[in-house]
Amino acid sequence: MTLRVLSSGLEVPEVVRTQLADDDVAARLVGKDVTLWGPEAEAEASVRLGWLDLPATSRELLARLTGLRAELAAEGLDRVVLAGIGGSSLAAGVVCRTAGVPLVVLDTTDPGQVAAAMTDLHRTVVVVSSKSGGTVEADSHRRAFLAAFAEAGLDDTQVGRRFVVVTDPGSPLAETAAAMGARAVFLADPHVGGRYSALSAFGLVPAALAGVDVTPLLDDAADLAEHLAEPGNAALELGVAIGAGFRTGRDKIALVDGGTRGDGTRIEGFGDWVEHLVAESTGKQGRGVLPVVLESVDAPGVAAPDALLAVVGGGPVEGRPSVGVTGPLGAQFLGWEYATAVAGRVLGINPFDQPDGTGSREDTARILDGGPPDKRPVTTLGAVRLHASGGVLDGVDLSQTDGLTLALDALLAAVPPRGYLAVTAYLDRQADARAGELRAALARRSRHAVTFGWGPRFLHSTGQYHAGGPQVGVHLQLTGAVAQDLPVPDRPYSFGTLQAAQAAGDRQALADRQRPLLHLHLTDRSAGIDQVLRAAA
Ligand SMILES: O=P(O)(O)OC[C@H]1O[C@H](O)[C@H](O)[C@@H](O)[C@@H]1O
Repeated sequence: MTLRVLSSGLEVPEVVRTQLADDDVAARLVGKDVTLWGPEAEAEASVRLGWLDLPATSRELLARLTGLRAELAAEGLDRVVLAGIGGSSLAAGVVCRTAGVPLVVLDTTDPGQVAAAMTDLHRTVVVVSSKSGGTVEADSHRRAFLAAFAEAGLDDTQVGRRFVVVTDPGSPLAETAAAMGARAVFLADPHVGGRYSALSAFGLVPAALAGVDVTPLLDDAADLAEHLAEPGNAALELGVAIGAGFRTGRDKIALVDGGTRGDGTRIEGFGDWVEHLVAESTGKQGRGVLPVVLESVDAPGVAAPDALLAVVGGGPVEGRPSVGVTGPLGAQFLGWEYATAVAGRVLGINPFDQPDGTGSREDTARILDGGPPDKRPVTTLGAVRLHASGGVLDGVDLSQTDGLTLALDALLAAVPPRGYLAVTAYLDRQADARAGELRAALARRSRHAVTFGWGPRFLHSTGQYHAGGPQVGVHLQLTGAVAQDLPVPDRPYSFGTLQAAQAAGDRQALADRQRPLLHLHLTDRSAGIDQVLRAAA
C-alpha cells in the first residue's frame, strides 16, 4: 500500500495544475532543481533537499540501530527519554505512538514535567537530539540528566554511556558528546532541515532504540519515492490541494486523524508533526497556510469556510472541500514533505527557511539576563491573573461575575475576518493536560480558526507562522505558578525561570508586532484551568 490522496469538493484553479505540469515540477523536484522557489531561495534550497534521498540513504543506519538496541537491552536499559524539540522529536513521537511503543518525549521546560521524566534512572537511556546542537531546551535536559545520573551514583564513564546523541556534523553538541563520552553519536545529513528530517537519524534513532522496527518506514517511503517524478503522483496532488486551497481563500488546513485504531490505518499524533512542517515552511512574508489540528472529524472548526479539511488515514468528507490522505506512515512523512515543497512553489515562498522563528528566542535570552518586565495585571479573578496588550480589554467591565467570559469574548471579537486565535499554554502537558480542552471550547464560541499549542514546543513550530504569517492572529497565552522548581545545572537559571522567560519573550515578540494578546497567569494551576474552562464553556 502506498500513499493515496482523494479529494472532494475542491476548487482547483486550472492554472495551478497546468503551471505545475508545464513547469515539470514533479520531475524537477526529484532532480533537486534548486531554482524551483525563485532566485532568493536558491542558496538555501541547495543545502536543503537531502530529504529526497533518505528512503535509500537512511538504510545504512539500520544495522547499527539493531546492534545498539541489543546492547542497551543486554544492560537492562529499556526506557528511552528523548530530549529534543520541534523537528528533533516530533517525528519519533509519532512513530512510537503509532506503534504503541513507549518513548518519553521531553520537549518542554515545565519543571514538573521535566522532573516527572527523571524517574526509573536505573533503566534509562537519554537520546539528546538537536540538529544545530545549540537549542536551549535539549541542552538543559542533557544537563539535568547528567546531574541526576551522577547523583544516582554513576561514575563519569557510566554516565556518558547513558547518552546517545543525534546531531549534525561539527555542531557544538557533537563536541560535547565526545567530551562526555556518549555511548553513540549519530551524525545526520546536514542537507536535511529539521522539519524534513522524519526519515533521517532524527526520526529513526529514538524510535528504533525504543523498540520500533523502523525498516518498514523506509520501505514504504521508498515505494512512494519511485513515483515522485511522475506527473499527477499522489504527493503532488496533495501539494496541489494545499496550494489550490490557498489560492481560493482556504489558507488554513484543518488536520484530523481519520484512521481506525487496530486496523493499521491510525497514525497517532501526525497532526502535530504536519503542523510543524506546514507552519514553518509556509508562514512567512505575511502569508502562509495555518495548520489547525482538530480533535476529530466532528470537532468545532471542521467546517470553517476558510479551511481545507485534511483527513489523515481516512477518506475525504463528501460535500465538504476536503482531502483524504491514506497510506503507511513512512509514505505519509515523505508525501507531506514533498507536498509542502510543492505548495511552497504555488505560494511563492521559500519552504526551507524560518526567517522569523528567532525573535522570541532573542527576547527570551534578554529576559534571562535582565529579568522579566514588571507588568501589573489588569485584574485578578479567582486563580487567574489577567494581563492584556494590543487593546484587547479596553472598555471591558471585568468586575462582572462573568468577567473571565467577557475577557475571552473580547479576545474572540478581536479576531479579524479570516483570522485566527492561537491558544498557547506554557504548562505541564501531562499534569495540566485539561488545558488542551480550551481549543474546542473556544472554537465553539467563534467562527474563526482556533489553534492550540504547548509552549515552548510551538515556538519551534507554529511560532514561525505567528510571527511571519499574515497579520490576522490574536493570542491567548496561559502560564502557571510553579509548585516545585528544578535547577538547570551549571546555568544561572532554573527550568521555572527559563519557562517564564520563554513565555515573556513570546509575549514581547507578539507585542512588537502589534498582535492582540490576553495573558492568563494561573496562580493555582488546577483551579485556574477549571475556571478558564468554565468561562469558555
Ligand atoms: O534540532 P534543533 O537544532 O535543536 O532545532 C529544533 C527546532 O529549532 C528551531 O525552532 C527550528 O525552527 C525548528 O525547525 C527546529 O526543529
